[in-house]
Order: sequence, then C-alpha cells, then structure tokens
Amino acid sequence: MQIYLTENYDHMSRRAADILAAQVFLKPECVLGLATGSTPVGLYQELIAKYQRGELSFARVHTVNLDEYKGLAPTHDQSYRWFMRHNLFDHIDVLPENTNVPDGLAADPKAECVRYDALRDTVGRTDIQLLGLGRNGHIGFNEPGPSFVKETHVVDLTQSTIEANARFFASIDEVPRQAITMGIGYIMDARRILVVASGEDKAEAVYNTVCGPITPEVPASILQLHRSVTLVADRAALGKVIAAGVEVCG
Ligand SMILES: N[C@@H]1[C@@H](O)[C@H](O)[C@@H](COP(=O)(O)O)O[C@@H]1O
Repeated sequence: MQIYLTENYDHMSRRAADILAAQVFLKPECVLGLATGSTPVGLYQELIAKYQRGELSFARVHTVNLDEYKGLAPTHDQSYRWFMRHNLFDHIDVLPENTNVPDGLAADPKAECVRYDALRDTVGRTDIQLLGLGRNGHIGFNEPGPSFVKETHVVDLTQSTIEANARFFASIDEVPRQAITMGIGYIMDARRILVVASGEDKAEAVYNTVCGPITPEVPASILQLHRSVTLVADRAALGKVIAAGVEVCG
C-alpha cells in the first residue's frame, strides 16, 4: 500500500484529484468507481476546476458508484444519486447515461443487486475505485460483521453509521436503516484503489486498515490483499499509522 501524507483536507483533496485526473488523462474512456460522504467533496471540486480550466474531459468516462440508501428517490436531497449530481456530475461533461448508482427505490432490491454486479460485464472493469472510510472501517456500506460479502447486497446500517450520517438529515429518525452496497468482490476487482481519509476521527479506522488483521470486523482491512492501493490522508488521520513507524511518502 502506498501511503501519501498530506497536511490537511485541502492538500489531501488536491493530491487525490491529481491521481484521478491522471487516470482520466491516460485512459479517457476509463471506468471510475466513485464514492460519497464528506471526504471526497473537496477532490470533486478540484476535478470540476480542472474540467472548467479545460484540462480534463469526462465525455468518455463511465462511473459506477458504491452505494445508495434504500428507500430514497434519486431526487431526495440526501440520496447518493442527488449527492453525485450536486457535487460532480452536473458540473462536468460526463454523460448522465454513463453514470451508475444503485436504485434505492427498486421494487425488487435483490434483482437490483444482481443488475448492479452485472455492470462489471457491460461497463467493464473499474480502472480506479475511490473509497472513503467509515469511522468503523466500513467501505461503501460494507459494515463490520461476521463475514465479508462479495456481491452487491442490501445491508442493515449499524447504529454508529446511522449516527455518523444523521448530520446530513433533519433528524436521526430520517436516516434510512438500510442501503444497497456494492460488495467486497466488485470493489477488490478494480485495477487500482484510491482511499481518502481526513481528520482524527478516522485515525483508528486508518490504522486498522493499514496495520490491523484482515477481518470482516474492519471491512477496509481486506484492502491489504489488493495489489494497487494508494491511501491519501492528512496528518490527523495518519496519526496512529505514523506513531506505529509505518513508512509514508511526505
Ligand atoms: N457510504 C458512505 C461511505 O462510502 C463513506 O466512506 C462514509 C464516510 O463518510 P465521510 O467521508 O463523510 O466521513 O460515509 C458513508 O457511510
């Protein structure tokens, strides 16, 4: 795992955006695996700025997002489809039909999961998968549990995730209790993985991801088995990793 130490959130966002931009530059028809949460917002702004300066085009890019809340319409302002439109898609030249987010309103969620996994065959293998980290080490909405789940699946969100995400809703009661998430299989199938993390409240999850045992109790720990993972994190998020003496690029 290559680890880049950055000074703060903005620095992290610039470094991570440069990696995604290089991928699009090298392979304009690439498949980007995208993530939601507050961590990637800054890097999406950097990508928008690069697009607006004429440095980058997403016209041939396909995107596949990690997850969606079950029960939220794409027009709901807390749905991940809305998040992606608001924070990226509506500001760049990606074709709407080339963007993929699970359908949180699917009448048959199991069929929706099967359809989503089949994107690997139709859209193609993901060139680079962007990931944030949940405070409990979740990736996408793969929550800690007794086993890893390979396939896209419906998941019950843990209380800690519901509490962490309540800040985006009017009240905690409005946070959906379930989500559809890409499984570990699709995530690990990506050619490269880019993980971003910022802030002290991610330090434990970052440490467990990099240094801990590989266990479904810390879903991100399985990234240790991937051949090409880059972690871009700020000093606060890397605190425990640096204290453990792990080598990082400054
Ligand atoms: N499903 C998303 C994850 O993909 C994301 O990594 C996590 C962390 O979000 P934040 O970056 O806001 O801490 O939030 C949600 O649970």
